[in-house]
Amino acid sequence: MSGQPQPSSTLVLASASPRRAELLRSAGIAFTRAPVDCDETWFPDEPPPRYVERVARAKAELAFRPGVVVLAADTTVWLEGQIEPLAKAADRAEAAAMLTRLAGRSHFTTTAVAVADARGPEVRWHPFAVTTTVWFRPLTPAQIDRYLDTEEWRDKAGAYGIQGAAAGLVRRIEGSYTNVVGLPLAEVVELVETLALG
Ligand SMILES: Cc1cn([C@H]2C[C@H](O)[C@@H](COP(=O)(O)OP(=O)(O)OP(=O)(O)O)O2)c(=O)[nH]c1=O
Repeated sequence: MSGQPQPSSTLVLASASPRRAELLRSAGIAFTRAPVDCDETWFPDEPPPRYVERVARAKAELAFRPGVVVLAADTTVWLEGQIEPLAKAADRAEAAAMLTRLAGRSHFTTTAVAVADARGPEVRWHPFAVTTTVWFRPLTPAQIDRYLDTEEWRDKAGAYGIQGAAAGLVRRIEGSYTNVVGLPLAEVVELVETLALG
């Protein structure tokens, strides 16, 4: 790896998330990975869509270097009329509280994507965000406890992973499924095609 220049068309995924890498791979897109450690602190009064857009851009900036196209994303879960997003739960009690709030109603899952094209003399930014509406079925404390036992709530926005056991908690969704998992694939592939990347 070291000493070998990357081809100018290389897409760099600025993410440690195995889900995002898996989604990109499944679409047949060639990329290298540059995990970034980004401060994801939410600013009070910051609307969730603006919050994820800011964090996605900050992640892209951390992996940024001339000659490549960097892609970063940030996902959050939020409830209509409540400004504070449901980020990753710090512990099981917090995860239980989040799932209690999500049970029996709809919420939004927004992923912001920031793409920085640094192949030319000027950096071109291509930011966008996609929101999916997700409906959870009503859940008793015992059902929430059973889900928490799977440990799949860890490291995921809203304390659930729709791609795993939480599929059984979701009554329906409106919008992109891959967006909930962490990357709105159709929109990303579209942009990658526009930028003439692999
Ligand atoms: C709602 C939901 C979130 N998630 C995941 C997607 C994201 O990886 C994570 C939200 O945290 P993010 O901060 O968006 O991403 P990350 O920390 O996992 O990875 P990185 O910053 O390195 O790119 O939650 C699921 O996997 N399934 C779901 O159903």
